Amino acid sequence: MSFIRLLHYPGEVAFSNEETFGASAHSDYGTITLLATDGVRGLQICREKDRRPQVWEDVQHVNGSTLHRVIPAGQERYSVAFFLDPNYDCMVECLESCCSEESPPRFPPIRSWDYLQERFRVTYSSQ
Ligand SMILES: O=C(O)CCC(=O)C(=O)O
Ligand SMILES: [Fe+2]
Repeated sequence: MSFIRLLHYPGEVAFSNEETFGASAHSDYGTITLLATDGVRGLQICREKDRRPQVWEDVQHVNGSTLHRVIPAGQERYSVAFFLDPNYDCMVECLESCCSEESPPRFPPIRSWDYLQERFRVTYSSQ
């Protein structure tokens, strides 16, 4: 399953508090993400997600699936994100050969679409 998200972040944002984001902190959910932007700043990454306080850096480009967010840049911003994910009805679960009684799976099996819906809810609900 793949999809493209066309994103537009308005330039004028009413800052009610520091928790105002274009997209709140998340790491992408699928296998590959390709992102094209218009060059306007806003995308930030956090290299050490468990560190407190979290340190956020503006980025040009980083490999891998990294915790990131989009902050209001004070100007309009557009981006296009391509996501490649497992098919919606695919059960995503730990391979038998990768777990045992001593080393059980870290996460229970989940249908790909259920996982995506939950991640969308968390990422886009706190704007
Ligand atoms: O707009 C961006 O630069 C990033 C968007 C993003 O992180 C996402 O859609 O998952
Ligand atoms: Fe993302």
